[in-house]
Amino acid sequence: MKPRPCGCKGCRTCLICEKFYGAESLKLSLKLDKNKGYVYCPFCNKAWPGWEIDEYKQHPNHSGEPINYPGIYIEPDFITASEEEELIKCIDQVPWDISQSGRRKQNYGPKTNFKKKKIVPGNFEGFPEFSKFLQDRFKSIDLLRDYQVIEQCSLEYDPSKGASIDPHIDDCWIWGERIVTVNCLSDSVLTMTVFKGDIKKYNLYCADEYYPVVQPDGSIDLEFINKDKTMLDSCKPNEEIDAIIRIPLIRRSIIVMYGESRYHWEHCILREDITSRRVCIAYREFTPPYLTNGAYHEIGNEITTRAKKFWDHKSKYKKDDEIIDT
Ligand SMILES: O=C(O)CCC(=O)C(=O)O
Ligand SMILES: [Fe+2]
Repeated sequence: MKPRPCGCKGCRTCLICEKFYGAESLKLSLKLDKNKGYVYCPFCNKAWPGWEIDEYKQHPNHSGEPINYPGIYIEPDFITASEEEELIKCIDQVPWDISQSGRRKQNYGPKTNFKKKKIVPGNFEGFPEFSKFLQDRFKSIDLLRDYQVIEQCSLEYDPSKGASIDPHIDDCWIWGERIVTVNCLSDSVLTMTVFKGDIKKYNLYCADEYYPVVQPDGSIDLEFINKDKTMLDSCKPNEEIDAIIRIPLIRRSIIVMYGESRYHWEHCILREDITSRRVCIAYREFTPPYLTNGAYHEIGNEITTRAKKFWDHKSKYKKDDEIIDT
């Protein structure tokens, strides 16, 4: 199916194109068995049987037999209500780009081609100043030691568009182990399903060519002293699991996905889990080959230098506003 004016391509759909183009039949309706559900509790870091996300609020009075689910870090009150309000005000002063599955986005980062594994700086000149406090605050989280943001992307999910994100793993050729997200405006759920597909998909095989950043004890090794097992191998699920893990994306919280959850599970956001407008800011770092001493450190360094810059969105988007206003 051709790209549609709503922004959807291929098998991706939103409420708009489903109504207008009758694309509903194309939608691989995500048939998930809710009986396989486990709700991740950010307070005890265990996943408890259930589907409804509010179940984590029962902590410490959970019921059933919990399972461990490695590779998730959640800090509930990462930003305050007033910081959130100011942040969203500024984000909405920047034009949104239409994206897929009913989402809109604002992307800051180098130009990447995951298929050809090509990266160029393009017009990337860093990030809006109003979002700098978030990156500065990463320094308060041990798991984010030496985290250099390379890509920052604001994503908007609007329930009236039936917004969602299909199951996927973030690219493993260019994006590093720690995927960071700051959640704003409403609570939602990240639904995790185990990935048993081809390692060519998502460039997962690349993660068999570098080493883990996050160590078993949670410490950070960016000198890659531990070459015991490759990234992909070091975090394989050890049992035959048949579970769907539901992770709370709490308003104003920060979540870090790494290790097993990052490399061996697909993540998605179901349409039914977007109940009011949600905006998140997603962050990505480079894979080891693009860091100091890596095989591609030259292009890596050039892009990293640009990623240390911040600019004023008001002067950058002034012209657009003036045109609209006159
Ligand atoms: O909205 C989210 O929290 C997830 C977004 C995501 O998975 C992505 O941008 O790759
Ligand atoms: Fe993702």
